[in-house]
Amino acid sequence: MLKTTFLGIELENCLMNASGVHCMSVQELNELAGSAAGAFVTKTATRDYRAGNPEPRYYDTKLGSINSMGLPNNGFDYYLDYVLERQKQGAKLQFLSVTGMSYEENIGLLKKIQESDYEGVTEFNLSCPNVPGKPQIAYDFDLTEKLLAEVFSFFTKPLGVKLPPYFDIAHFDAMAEILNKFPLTYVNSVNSIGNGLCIDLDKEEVVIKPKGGFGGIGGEYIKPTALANVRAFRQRLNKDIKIIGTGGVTNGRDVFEHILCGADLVQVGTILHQEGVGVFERLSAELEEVMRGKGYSSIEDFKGKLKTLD
Ligand SMILES: O=C(O)c1[nH]c(=O)[nH]c(=O)c1I
Repeated sequence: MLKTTFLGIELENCLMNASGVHCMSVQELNELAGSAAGAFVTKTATRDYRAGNPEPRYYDTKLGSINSMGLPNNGFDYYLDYVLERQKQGAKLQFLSVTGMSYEENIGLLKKIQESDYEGVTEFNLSCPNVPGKPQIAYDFDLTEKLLAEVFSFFTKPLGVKLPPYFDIAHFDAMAEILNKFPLTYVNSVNSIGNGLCIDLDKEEVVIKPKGGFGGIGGEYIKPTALANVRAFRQRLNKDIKIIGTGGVTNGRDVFEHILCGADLVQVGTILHQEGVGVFERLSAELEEVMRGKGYSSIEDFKGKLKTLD
């Protein structure tokens, strides 16, 4: 009932982790690969190993989470080796997330992927909010267009972009106009809502150390924003650009809502961090229950069919 296809590859379901959650190490990645998740994506990799920001840098709250990890990762080669090894063992669909610490590093990383034997999907993260001094690429429209134009002058493998949330219709319009110029496989909306602030009232202090306590917000807080971004891009993007919906999912009904807005796949971050990989069984069962209650037998029956009050 939940079976779906992505790039012509059949998946058990449309669920997967959000990059950054439960995907830093080979062990975590193997746990994802062995879970009920339909697919998985690796932690965003930079060229070199990064320790990331000082701890505490992640904190769970009643309605979600705040993080300022600072792009900690084992370096690009660690993740490329992992997906190449699994590809040799027959893995059909894999997502490798990357971002560079500079324009040149971005180009260099994608050139390495293009020249490698990797046949899977690349998720180009344009929206990390937590590297001090590094503004999010996808909030700079000209830079985004320049970068994608150069990337697609040589990159011929499947590529998706991970976007930050936008909050203005004019920004949806401007970003969609840029994205529609390129042969993207998908757009993943949204990354955490950047630079929020959570407070421990008893101590009268912030809850994470980096950036004076400022960090990306995830969880229930961001579902309305995530749904709006999925819907806005689905309405604006060429139909051959798929949409991955990320943000605010805690149960099967939330997954249903993302699909109703047009998501082809749905990623979970905060709830996966809080519940572990068993969350994929729970979300699958809950999504099936919602679908059965509505008489749907496939996600294609309702994907993108959110009605307006006309
Ligand atoms: O701080 C991080 O590592 C991080 N944290 C996020 O919330 N989103 C991102 O894309 C990244 I690269």
